[in-house]
Amino acid sequence: MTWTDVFAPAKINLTLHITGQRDDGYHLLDTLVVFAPVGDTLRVAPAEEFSLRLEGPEAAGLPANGDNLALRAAAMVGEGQGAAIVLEKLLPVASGIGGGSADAAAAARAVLAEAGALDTDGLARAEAALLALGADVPMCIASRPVRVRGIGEGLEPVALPPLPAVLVNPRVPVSTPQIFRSLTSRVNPPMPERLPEFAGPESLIDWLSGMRNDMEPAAIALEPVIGTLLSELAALPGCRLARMSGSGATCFGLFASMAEAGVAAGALRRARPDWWIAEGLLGDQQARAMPRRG
Ligand SMILES: C[C@@](CO)(OP(=O)(O)O)[C@H](O)COP(=O)(O)OP(=O)(O)OC[C@H]1O[C@@H](n2ccc(N)nc2=O)[C@H](O)[C@@H]1O
Ligand SMILES: Nc1ncnc2c1ncn2[C@@H]1O[C@H](COP(=O)(O)OP(=O)(O)O)[C@@H](O)[C@H]1O
Repeated sequence: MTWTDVFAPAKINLTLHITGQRDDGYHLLDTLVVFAPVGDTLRVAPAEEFSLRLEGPEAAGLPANGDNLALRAAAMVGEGQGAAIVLEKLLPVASGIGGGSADAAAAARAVLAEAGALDTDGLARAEAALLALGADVPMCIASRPVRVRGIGEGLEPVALPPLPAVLVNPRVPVSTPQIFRSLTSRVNPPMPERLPEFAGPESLIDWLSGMRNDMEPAAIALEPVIGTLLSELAALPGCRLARMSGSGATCFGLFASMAEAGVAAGALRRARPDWWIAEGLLGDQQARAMPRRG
């Protein structure tokens, strides 16, 4: 059997402005999204039917059947095909970094590759079809920096300098619908229409400091540990900005260099051995995310 390896990188919302609400209840977003060098990995091989095996430290409690987003995406994109999928789950579940959406997008890329349809057209069709699986799935398909508007379908690729970062999850799952429901303000200003050009990470971080994650207050009210985590991240030497990703609870700290991020991650690991902590450059993961023959 020939296996294909696919990387499903974590999605990070550098900003998340909630700008309105549609009549069907879905919220309108204006969000700047990048991808992390940490993620889940999938191995996919052609088979008579679709099947899924779960592995890895974060797999407990995830559906291994047709409710799993990886399996659902593969079946939606691969009509008439079958695939055996092995998902190694390394990202915390329900944590604001889109693990399920990243797995769905990765499974779709693998199935498209198997059908010889991993081209601009195939990817665009998958983006449109898989919005129904989750508002985060289209942005995860290309896994490169993007500004996203609408409920998740309005994608506009952007060029950003890679950002040295520490990602931290305090090991509390957060339900995305619950945070959307408990928002106190649903109409907030978008980001500026035109994004500036950024010479390097420091100018990007300065600009990000004037932007927001509008889900942060509701998430902190529901899970106060997120507020504690943001204060601890912000207090780490060299941390220029601490913010929550998505609906939480994962937060990120941004630094001017990977050397500073590495030292900060080490210090936080010693202080908080039970938290999930990862460091790396946030930005474009497209090259790593595309399927490779194993
Ligand atoms: C908040 C964000 C920001 O990137 O990320 P996460 O916290 O999930 O990582 C996303 O918009 C989440 O997208 P995703 O997790 O795919 O959400 P979905 O499964 O489509 O929706 C779950 C539920 O959240 C609400 N929802 C979702 C997206 C949106 N634009 N407006 C909403 O109101 C709806 O109640 C929906 O039923
Ligand atoms: N492959 C998958 N990985 C993670 N979650 C999944 C997957 N398939 C289905 N789910 C379900 O999707 C929900 C959201 O999970 P996730 O994508 O990790 O959230 P978030 O976008 O907040 O990081 C969870 O309740 C989980 O049970």
